[in-house]
Amino acid sequence: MTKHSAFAAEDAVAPAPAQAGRHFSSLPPRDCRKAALGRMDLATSGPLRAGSLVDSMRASSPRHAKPAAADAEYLDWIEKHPSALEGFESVLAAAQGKQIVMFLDYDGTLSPIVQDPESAVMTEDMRDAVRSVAQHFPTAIVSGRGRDKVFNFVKLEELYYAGSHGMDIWAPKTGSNLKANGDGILCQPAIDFLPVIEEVFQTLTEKMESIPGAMVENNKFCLSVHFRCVAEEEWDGLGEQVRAVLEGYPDLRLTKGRKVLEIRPSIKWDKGNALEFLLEALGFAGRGDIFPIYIGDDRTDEDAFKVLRKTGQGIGILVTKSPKETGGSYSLREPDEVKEFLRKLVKSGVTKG
Ligand SMILES: O=P(O)(O)OC[C@H]1O[C@H](O[C@H]2O[C@H](CO)[C@@H](O)[C@H](O)[C@H]2O)[C@H](O)[C@@H](O)[C@@H]1O
Repeated sequence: MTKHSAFAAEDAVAPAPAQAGRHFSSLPPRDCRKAALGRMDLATSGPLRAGSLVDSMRASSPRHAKPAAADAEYLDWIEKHPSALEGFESVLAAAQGKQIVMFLDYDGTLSPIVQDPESAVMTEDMRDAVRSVAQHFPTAIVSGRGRDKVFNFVKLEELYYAGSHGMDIWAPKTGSNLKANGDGILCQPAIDFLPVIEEVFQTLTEKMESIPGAMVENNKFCLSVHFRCVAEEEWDGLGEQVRAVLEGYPDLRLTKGRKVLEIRPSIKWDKGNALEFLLEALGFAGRGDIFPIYIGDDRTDEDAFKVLRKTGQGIGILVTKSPKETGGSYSLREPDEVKEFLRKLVKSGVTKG
């Protein structure tokens, strides 16, 4: 087993160049809207409660490496969430004779975390690895980013894309026989929220101008308020401003990611629903010979891990350098390890027997 003498800072960033944009248009929503009206389950990416916002922002943003003494904690954790590379043979054994379906988060999974969200490009090597995986198994990108933006980073037409935390699902034009509309859209359960999201984007952008380093990202069906580049003494004020704006919008909820506050519609739809939706759309629902693999690094990916646990299908793999509470059953330390895992999977020749 690899020895990790100290936990690296989870939110250390790497520099990266910027990318240009590309756009898809949206059409009327489909059946997933009905499903999204169900009761919200707040266990994982649920809303932040009053008073807890700044604590929550700090907790999700550890800046310092833990001391070497924390190794015991790590060893205990890694025993429960083994490396998917070191435990590769067990993964293969579990997948044997089953149809693998691959789900990949983007930021922190396929690209390293960087200061500027616009610069979070993935390497050509990683693109090759994802391309190869998609030649063998149905593969979807599931991201908090707007779908057009994440597509523009990944640039692979043959994948399924679920942007806006799964609220915008798209099928490839070739290699898929799914019934999408003319633009490839399969599901947009939050389409009614578009005007309100746009309105809140404008308001928050204005408000955040007074906070150096703050940035609001429009992810179409949801928004991200980034505080990675904001001085910590300003976090309280930033959180309060965001909360004050949201008081006027009871149909929106606030969740958090890695140095980011996420604003999204209060509908029962998350990355877990997107995973279930795609499995069903692909005709895999209820089948015992399906092996979904979901790889992600963020709290929002826990919703997908939870679905896999609940259905007893496949595995969730958490990308992290430090122990975290997770529903994932395996772990990988960083995007480079994700790439290695994808390559190994392709090389292993595992296919449905
Ligand atoms: O679901 P994901 O694909 O993981 O997207 C989640 C959020 O990722 C991005 O923010 C994160 O990555 C940035 C670039 O490395 C980093 O600067 C930021 O601090 C992280 O939170 C993205 O910008 C957000 O819109 C996504 O919601």
